Amino acid sequence: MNHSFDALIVGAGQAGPSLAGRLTAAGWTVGFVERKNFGGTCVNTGCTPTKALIASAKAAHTIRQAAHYGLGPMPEFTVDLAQVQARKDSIVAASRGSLEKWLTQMPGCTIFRGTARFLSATTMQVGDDVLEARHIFLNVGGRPASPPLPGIHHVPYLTSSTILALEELPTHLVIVGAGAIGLEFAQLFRRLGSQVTVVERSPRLLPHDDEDVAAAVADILASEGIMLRLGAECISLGVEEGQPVVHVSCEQDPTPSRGSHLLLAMGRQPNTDDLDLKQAGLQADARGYLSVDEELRTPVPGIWALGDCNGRGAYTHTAYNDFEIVAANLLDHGQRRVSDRLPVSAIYLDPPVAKVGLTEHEVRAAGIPALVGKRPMTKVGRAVEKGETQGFMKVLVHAETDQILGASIVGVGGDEAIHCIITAMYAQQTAAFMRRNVFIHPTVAELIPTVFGELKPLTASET
Ligand SMILES: Cc1cc2nc3c(=O)[nH]c(=O)nc-3n(C[C@H](O)[C@H](O)[C@H](O)COP(=O)(O)OP(=O)(O)OC[C@H]3O[C@@H](n4cnc5c(N)ncnc54)[C@H](O)[C@@H]3O)c2cc1C
Ligand SMILES: NC(=O)c1ccc[n+]([C@@H]2O[C@H](COP(=O)([O-])OP(=O)(O)OC[C@H]3O[C@@H](n4cnc5c(N)ncnc54)[C@H](O)[C@@H]3O)[C@@H](O)[C@H]2O)c1
Repeated sequence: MNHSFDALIVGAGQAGPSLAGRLTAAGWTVGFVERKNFGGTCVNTGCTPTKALIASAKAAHTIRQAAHYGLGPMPEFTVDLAQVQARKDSIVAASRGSLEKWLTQMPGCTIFRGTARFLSATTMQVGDDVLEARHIFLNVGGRPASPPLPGIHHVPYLTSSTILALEELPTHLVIVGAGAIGLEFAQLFRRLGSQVTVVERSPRLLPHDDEDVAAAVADILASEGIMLRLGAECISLGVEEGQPVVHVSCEQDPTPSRGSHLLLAMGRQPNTDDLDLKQAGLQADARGYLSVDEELRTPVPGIWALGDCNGRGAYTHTAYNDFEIVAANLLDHGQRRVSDRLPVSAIYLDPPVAKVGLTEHEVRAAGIPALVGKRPMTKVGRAVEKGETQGFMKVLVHAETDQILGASIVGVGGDEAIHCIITAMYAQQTAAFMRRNVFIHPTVAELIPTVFGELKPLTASET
């Protein structure tokens, strides 16, 4: 059957649904295509389920710390992974359900369930339906990458999606990849009671963060008994006695890592390969991303790409901001651009790892004259009172203009506290401005003005 709309939106991830809301409110008719779960990755297999599991893991960890808080011997408790997963599933279902209800009841929006493929630059096929529109918005997201590791096709392995259905705790979880996904799962399964080994090709974990951040995180994870095998070259996979094995054959210590379960957490790939892009005159880059301009337009007029599939961000907040940019420019005569946004992120370890703007490594590489302020969490009163003193805060400031260049916080409450620096950076403020702020006592954030008062020139090597 043929249908015609003002706009087609493909993918109910973090940009598509809100865009449908704005377009229909402005009187546009919208055809909306989703092939799987409303809410996409973040709601179903990403942020929401992992942060729900991390909350259970934190509770288990806190119980084990009872004596540290003067609470006598550790209470007996067991971890029932099926119950932990059920709690997570109910949180996910509520979020997905309310989004689905909103979209399916949205006046002016017609839902199609299935995979959309281009027939031309203005038409897409979904099952037996042909949908036509002058505006097409792709919000197709991504999925776990399956890198061509030797042996991958002969070994049962988990991904960040399939691990969310485990009902029995792995006795020993081996994780390949020490990025955000690998490390969040490493700590949460360790805290739930699994042995955990992380195998990473790069000589350190979190390659996008500074050396001192990676070192602090390595210490935190090692202190909880997580085994880290860094600089692991020549990774290949196998099965011995029915259990997965990760071989690191070029290592000085080539002992394989054996476990009961294997999680591959080695990045994600965009869902652009089954869109029949060439029918629309589009082509993805070598890694599958759709190139876009500052307003998220692809090179083909009338087609936009939002969220993870454009390679301009890999977070929920970047996907949502893509929606805001497109909606503002189309409907509000806005002039918003992708490059207006600051790079911000948090990895939900405990303590979290939050960052904004440039890292120290990037400041040095760019040759920017800079000052650095750094304070260990052992000197942050709130952290001491909570008994959570791992990590540090670090800020970077332009030595000549006093403008804030960036900040990293590895520490309790860091994912929230960093927002005062994010806001100051959006306001293009200076270190002098930050020093005049009076924050609430006792908070982690209250020490941020102090750190901006302890600036020193960058020394020859990283702090
Ligand atoms: C384990 C994990 C934890 C994460 N934690 C965080 C976090 O804490 N904070 C954070 O900011 N980010 C986090 N992320 C990243 C975040 O989930 C993504 O950046 C975000 O979901 C991207 O949203 P999106 O809108 O681009 O696409 P998605 O949310 O991936 O949505 C794309 C949708 O398009 C649909 N689709 C694809 N192709 C087609 C087609 N041809 N036809 C019809 N439908 C199609 C898919 O079914 C999907 O529903 C995490 C990711 C993972 C995997
Ligand atoms: N808290 C958050 O915001 C959050 C949490 C989870 C995921 N995410 C998003 O999901 C995306 C994907 O996360 P990820 O952790 O899978 O990817 P990543 O790119 O962050 O990390 C992948 C890791 O795997 C390693 N690796 C890659 N190929 C390898 C190989 N062949 N052999 C050995 N090691 C290899 C890399 O060195 C890297 O350390 C991230 O970009 C992030 O944006 C965000």
